[in-house]
Amino acid sequence: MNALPALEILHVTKVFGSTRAVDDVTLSIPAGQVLALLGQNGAGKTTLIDIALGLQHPDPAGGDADGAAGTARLFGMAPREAIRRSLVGVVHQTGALLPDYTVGQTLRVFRGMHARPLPLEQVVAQADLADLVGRRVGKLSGGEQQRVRLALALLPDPALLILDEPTAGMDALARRTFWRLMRAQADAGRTIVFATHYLAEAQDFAERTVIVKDGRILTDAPTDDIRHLDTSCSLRISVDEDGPAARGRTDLERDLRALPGAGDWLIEWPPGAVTIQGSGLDDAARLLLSVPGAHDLEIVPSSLEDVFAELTA
Ligand SMILES: Nc1ncnc2c1ncn2[C@@H]1O[C@H](COP(=O)(O)OP(=O)(O)OP(=O)(O)O)[C@@H](O)[C@H]1O
Repeated sequence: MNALPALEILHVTKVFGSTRAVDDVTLSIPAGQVLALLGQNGAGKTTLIDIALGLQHPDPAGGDADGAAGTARLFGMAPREAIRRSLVGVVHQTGALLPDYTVGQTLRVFRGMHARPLPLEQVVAQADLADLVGRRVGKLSGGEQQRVRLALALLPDPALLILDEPTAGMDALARRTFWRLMRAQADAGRTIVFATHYLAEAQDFAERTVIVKDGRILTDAPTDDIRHLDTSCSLRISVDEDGPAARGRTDLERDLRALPGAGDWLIEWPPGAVTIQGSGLDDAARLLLSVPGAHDLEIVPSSLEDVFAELTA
């Protein structure tokens, strides 16, 4: 079974009125991978997840009723079949919990719906709910309720966990707790696919990040490659308009261009300054500071937010 992708989406499109929520997306996720679907609100993450789960159906190709619709497969099966076989656990952002039930009652009710559920104590431990078993679900914090949803998703002992913005609305501590629990699930070998609009969550947790915008995949790369972009900086140094740095601009630019890595830099000369964008700018900073008439050096690292904004601009 492991040779088959845990999740495979082929040429899936979903249009709502004039909105192309998902636009010809193809994505294959091998078993055991931890993947973040990263995108801003409305990017199409939930629609994509709903299609992967068989909760929505892809449109026929070209909007033509006879055109072949794209397909979604989980472990090579139709989504509903994979769910029926307890291969998939899902954590939605919000949704059906029974507020008057205690955590223990909730888990017992849902446990009864699965053919071969995990022991109750095991999911209680995996979702860190031991202190909350007797508490009414409606009285729990948002972060605690998400841990109940996680426990419910773990009950069938699924090979694949799909989470749609699982930490939305949680404070930093609750978020940290949640991802600590998820780390254990990843280490146990489960395939994990989660939607998020927090870059840090993708960065900290996912080995692969798929950035979605306007229903399309903008980037699909190992998270380390996306993180690598983060090492780029922007450097700005003021130069006196009539000073030697400005007058010797041609020589200075030639010297800058001769530095290692300069081939990838964007060097500009706005009035009264030199700016450089790129990575490995230490040598450039040293060179510029040695030029008479150049002063007030600023180096601003681009954050992942900047990288994301750049990629989705
Ligand atoms: N049932 C629907 N009817 C009409 N439009 C819809 C429907 N579902 C989604 N959309 C639209 O499709 C687009 C993608 O929505 P989707 O919920 O998939 O995005 P998302 O990335 O999950 O966003 P969020 O982070 O806000 O949950 C949005 O423009 C949304 O308004």
